[in-house]
Amino acid sequence: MSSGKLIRWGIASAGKISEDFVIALSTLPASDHQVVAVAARAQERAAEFAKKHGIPTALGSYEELAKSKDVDVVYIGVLNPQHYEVSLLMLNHGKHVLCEKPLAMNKKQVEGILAAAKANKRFFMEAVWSRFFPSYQHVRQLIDTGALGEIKDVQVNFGFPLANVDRLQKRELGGGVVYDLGIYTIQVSQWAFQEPPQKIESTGHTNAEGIDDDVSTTLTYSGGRTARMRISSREKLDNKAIIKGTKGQVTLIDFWTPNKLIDIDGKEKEWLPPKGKHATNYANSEAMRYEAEAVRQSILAGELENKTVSYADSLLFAQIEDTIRKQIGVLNKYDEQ
Ligand SMILES: NC(=O)C1=CN([C@@H]2O[C@H](COP(=O)(O)OP(=O)(O)OC[C@H]3O[C@@H](n4cnc5c(N)ncnc54)[C@H](OP(=O)(O)O)[C@@H]3O)[C@@H](O)[C@H]2O)C=CC1
Ligand SMILES: O=C1OC[C@@H](O)[C@@H](O)[C@@H]1O
Repeated sequence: MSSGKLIRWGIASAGKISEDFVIALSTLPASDHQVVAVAARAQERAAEFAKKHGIPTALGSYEELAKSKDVDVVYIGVLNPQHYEVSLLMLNHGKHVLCEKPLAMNKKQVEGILAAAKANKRFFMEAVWSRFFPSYQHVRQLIDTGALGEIKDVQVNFGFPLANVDRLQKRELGGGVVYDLGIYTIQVSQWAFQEPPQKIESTGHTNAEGIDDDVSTTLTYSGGRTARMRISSREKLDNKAIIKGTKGQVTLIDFWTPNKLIDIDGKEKEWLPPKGKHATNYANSEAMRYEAEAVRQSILAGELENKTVSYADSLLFAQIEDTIRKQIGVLNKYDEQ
């Protein structure tokens, strides 16, 4: 660590979400967060990215980033099938890690990553950024104080027309709507119920390559309480999460990136993150600043995990994803290893 409160980020991959994460960091105090290096599979791509964002070091491999003495924590924005190996690479070189969702291709890989984090005594978190929004913290409070009563039902839909996005549609790129969007609907249900589901029932459709592109799932919790979710890369859905309790309900608008909610009193409540210097590739990515700051706080406190997205959370997300994929018949080579 270079100073009392500064954390120095390294960025693994020069892709879209990596760029958005750097833009989000630029909205935080430079005395707290600095991006010191970016690495890509090709040096030129890293150099171009570094030039645009004023990053001092551009590296032509993730290995060089892992070995860098200047980096405290690595943000991993590679494609899904590479999350496992790049996480291990960084942890085994003593780096703290924030890795994009979905954490890995199955629960077994998640277990391997978390074992490496523990063995190396390094902070590790799956980048489930939604949970760090002020709106999610507000919902947490409504649930924990009993203001919503007993949570009975979650209804959540998440869909966009993403048929042309290769990383969602192609098996070798880790495609599948369960991996890409399902993680969000699962995590919001778990945010509400705070216990593992007792039953999981899914039906789904696949693309021509046999990759899931439209899936409906019901998670049943104790006492017959349910979360009903639909995810789709075929069409736009309402993208809301409605959490209903015995005393009231709350609706997260654009629930994966919710600046806004409809509160228990029926009124809208809004929190807006500041804009960065550049436009982002994905909607509202500046709000990744909330998770970035949470990572800093955890690292400064010497924590290996953050309670908002804990190791146990990531294991359960992966287990639910695995079950849904199995139920709709979308398994892959990682499931056989
Ligand atoms: N939190 C959020 O809101 C979002 C999260 N994501 C997650 O981020 C990750 C990356 O998504 P996104 O940035 O959109 O992806 P990109 O298509 O921008 O690719 C990201 C990086 O992956 C590497 N890559 C690209 N193609 C290949 C390939 N064929 N084989 C191996 N590596 C390849 C490249 O790394 P290099 O630069 O080193 O060449 C590329 O820059 C995914 O896991 C996704 O789930 C994505 C969007 C939003
Ligand atoms: O995490 C994500 O957020 C919303 C969608 O754009 C999706 O494809 C992406 O991976």
